[in-house]
Amino acid sequence: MILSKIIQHKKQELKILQQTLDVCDMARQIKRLPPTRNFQAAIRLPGCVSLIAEIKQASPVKGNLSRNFNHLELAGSYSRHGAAAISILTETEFFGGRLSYLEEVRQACDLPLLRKDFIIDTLQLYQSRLAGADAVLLIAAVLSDHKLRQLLSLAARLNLQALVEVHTPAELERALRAGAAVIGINNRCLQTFVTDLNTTDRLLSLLNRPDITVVSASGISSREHMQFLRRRGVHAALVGEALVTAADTGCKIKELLEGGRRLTDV
Ligand SMILES: O=P(O)(O)OC[C@@H](O)[C@@H](O)c1c[nH]c2ccccc12
Repeated sequence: MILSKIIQHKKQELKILQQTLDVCDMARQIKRLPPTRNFQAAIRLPGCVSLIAEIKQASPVKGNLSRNFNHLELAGSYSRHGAAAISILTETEFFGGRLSYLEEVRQACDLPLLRKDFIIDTLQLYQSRLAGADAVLLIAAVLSDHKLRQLLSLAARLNLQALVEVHTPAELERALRAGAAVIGINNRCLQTFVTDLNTTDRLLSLLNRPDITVVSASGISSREHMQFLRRRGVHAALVGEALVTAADTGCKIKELLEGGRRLTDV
């Protein structure tokens, strides 16, 4: 199974990090950083589906997604064309990401940045904050209740917001119980990598909480998909592949944002 392979690899990486990083020193450095940007406020705008545009070089199933991938060019194009926030994959082995992509985009761009990785340890939260993240992804499927609560509470102390990703009703319930404020419904099953937009529909019908900010993620690639999400009241769409593989990124963003706006329904 891909997910368990990824987590196994992450645990190995983490062992090395634990030997090389000093949490006390990191905490001291974090105190001197400027405040983070408000990711949740940026993606929750009335009457439209916001776009969280992802910088993603590869996927475990499809391999490299783009031949002339350039994270800084993508970030520039995303912000020029109206993305509300940027998601940056930092996982290297399976997604071709790098932590340095996050650091470099932070220097070049003012939008809120989400670190997309497989976060399973508090050390990665310190690391995320230092690298310039405003928010981090926490995947309910790979975290125990205890771990999820622990990571949520440290994230809050570090002024990082958390996007808690769920794929099943049980994970949704766990995320809510742990106190998640921003829920990401992943349309892709991380065990099989099959994508189905109806996952968002199914889980939304169980989520009767106007206070929660809802993001739909994966497999979103067209105006029609965005219209579907808009009608269901989703706040934001997280899009990777459709943007990094588009012949013209700006055009694709325009199409998606138009679909997410109320006007296009008539
Ligand atoms: O490229 P897509 O189909 O637009 O999907 C983006 C994003 O949702 C996907 O990259 C993702 C969702 N959850 C994750 C967890 C880890 C790594 C990646 C992901």
